[in-house]
Amino acid sequence: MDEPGRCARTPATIDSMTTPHQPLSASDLEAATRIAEPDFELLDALIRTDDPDDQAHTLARVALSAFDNYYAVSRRIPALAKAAFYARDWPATVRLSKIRIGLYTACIDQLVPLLKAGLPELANDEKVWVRAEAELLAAIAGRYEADFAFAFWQSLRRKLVSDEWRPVSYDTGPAARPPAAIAAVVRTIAATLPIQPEVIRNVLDAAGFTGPWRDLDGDAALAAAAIEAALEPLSPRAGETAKIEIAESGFFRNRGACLVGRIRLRDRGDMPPRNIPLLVALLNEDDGLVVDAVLCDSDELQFAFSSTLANYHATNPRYHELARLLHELMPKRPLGTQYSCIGFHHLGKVAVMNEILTEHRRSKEKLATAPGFKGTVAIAFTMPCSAYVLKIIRDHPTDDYKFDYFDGLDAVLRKYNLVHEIDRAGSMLDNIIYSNVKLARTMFAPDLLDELLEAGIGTVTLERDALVFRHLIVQIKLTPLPLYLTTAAAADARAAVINLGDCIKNNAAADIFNKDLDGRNYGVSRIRKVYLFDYDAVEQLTEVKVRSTPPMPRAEDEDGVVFRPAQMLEGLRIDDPGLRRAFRDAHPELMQPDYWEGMQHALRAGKVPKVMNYPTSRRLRR
Ligand SMILES: Nc1ncnc2c1ncn2[C@@H]1O[C@H](COP(=O)(O)OP(=O)(O)OP(=O)(O)O)[C@@H](O)[C@H]1O
Repeated sequence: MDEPGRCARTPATIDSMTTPHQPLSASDLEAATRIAEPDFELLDALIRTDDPDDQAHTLARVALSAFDNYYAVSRRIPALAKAAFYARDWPATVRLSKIRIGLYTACIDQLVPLLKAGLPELANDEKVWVRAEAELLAAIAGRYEADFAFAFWQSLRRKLVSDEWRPVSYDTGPAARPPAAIAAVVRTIAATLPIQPEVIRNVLDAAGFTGPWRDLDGDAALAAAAIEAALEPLSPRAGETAKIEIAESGFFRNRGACLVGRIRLRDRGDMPPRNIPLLVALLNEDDGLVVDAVLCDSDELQFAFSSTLANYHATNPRYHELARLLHELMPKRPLGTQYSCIGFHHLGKVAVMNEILTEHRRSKEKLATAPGFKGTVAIAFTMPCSAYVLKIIRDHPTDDYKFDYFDGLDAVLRKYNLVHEIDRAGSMLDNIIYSNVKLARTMFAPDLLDELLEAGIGTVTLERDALVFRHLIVQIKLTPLPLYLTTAAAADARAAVINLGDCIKNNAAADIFNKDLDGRNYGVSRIRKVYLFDYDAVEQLTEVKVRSTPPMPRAEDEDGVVFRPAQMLEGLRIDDPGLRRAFRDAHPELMQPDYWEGMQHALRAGKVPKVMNYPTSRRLRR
């Protein structure tokens, strides 16, 4: 049996990376994350050969070599994020998140123009692609990241035919992997209840967090006490054995790092097996590492791991097992989005599409217009069982559109994309944007099918027995705020309205201002948090003209976006006077120009207000 507090597996740190404590210069960072150039010799050979077999073989090699270049850099980033955490190099951590998110597309964009220029006929040469795909599959067979390489291959092909109505599937196809076994990424540490500070020190040590610490003994004692309190509802008994399962991965983001796992208590005769999730949040302050918080509640973990924040960089490369573990710890959030929150956005995209197709196959439900107000710019649809909402942007808004001028479909898509690429400050839903997606016609309810085909939408066409969408946005499904307010208990409705103000403030901190103040652009999640989900009216806050009311000129006489904070409450269109009052009492500053101008000054000065990603009450020292 394992000795209490000792690792049950061969002791080893999370990864063997050394941790330089010096900040990286911007040029070193760029150099470390630069993708190698495509293999020009191979490209040349591909362009010159006339032999179909040779062409297929070389095409597969060209694509795989580009994927390898991408993958090498993407794997380097978590190690760099870890180094930046130790060096307290916060600009580098923010920069790394941005680099990571653009890397996949950048790598594909490097290759596509070269293929288009050198072999313009390639995109339409079905036979070569079929043969090359077989070559590629043979070359990647047995590799852990085979599904990722295959997804890259499909993205490359999708980009090559992007000017045509030619869908390329978003699935892992023949490179699909067997279900992930979580045990492969988990370290088990045996303990006896109550969990002692020594065990916490072993957990941190085994994870490779070796200090220097500000007060390791103090932190370990406080963390052990927090865990003891969290275990209380499970009726623990002194002397009872427990297992701490910790992912063998550091998770790094912005100024923080964390360890994630769970504590298991065995069947005790009078009690069934029990477990609680565990997240140990660390900061690196100027006087050393600190355990800042311990979270033991699934909803709180979900809040900390929100896909509305920049993603974590996980040092363990086994993304399937990590995503599965996170899903077990946070089951209210669908599996697909767990990939995105550890930086595997494209795989997340593939997983989400698979989930939607599976939901449909299992439930036999049809996609129908999403509950709530009908959009004037978007058409949103979902299945009752689905965790997701699908949206397309109309070519032209409906007659009810609120603004005088519509920037056009491309401008709206750019806004959805912008929100996908920024740190969404914990309060904006992420957007997964697909292109040229084909969905079986039978998936759609007749009314929706008619609307999609008859509303003069140029980006949807019927191709035999399927609809092809030029673009398709997928978001997590929320309860639209107006619906929530009509059905929620009074206390929940009040909490949602107060949370709406927090959401508006977080968005402002991310330089995002939704000029359509209407509360119907927001939704409430399963963990009762409010998020913005409609982005056609978002502007950069720093570009907005904040005015008091009066004086003149009138808003309509000024160019650009003019915002009068005094009109905020009216703009939200919350009917219930009690809820309006709750909003005003909780957030009086939102109705004041000073608040907005102050935020604009801070943003222009490059100061980014801190976003809290766990409740203050979970901090070990408040
Ligand atoms: N993520 C989501 N979760 C739940 N429902 C959603 C989601 N996104 C959209 N909806 C539903 O679809 C409707 C239309 O979506 P959306 O607000 O994006 O469209 P829009 O045309 O941009 O709206 P508007 O006319 O306010 O500009 C919403 O009112 C809401 O009822």
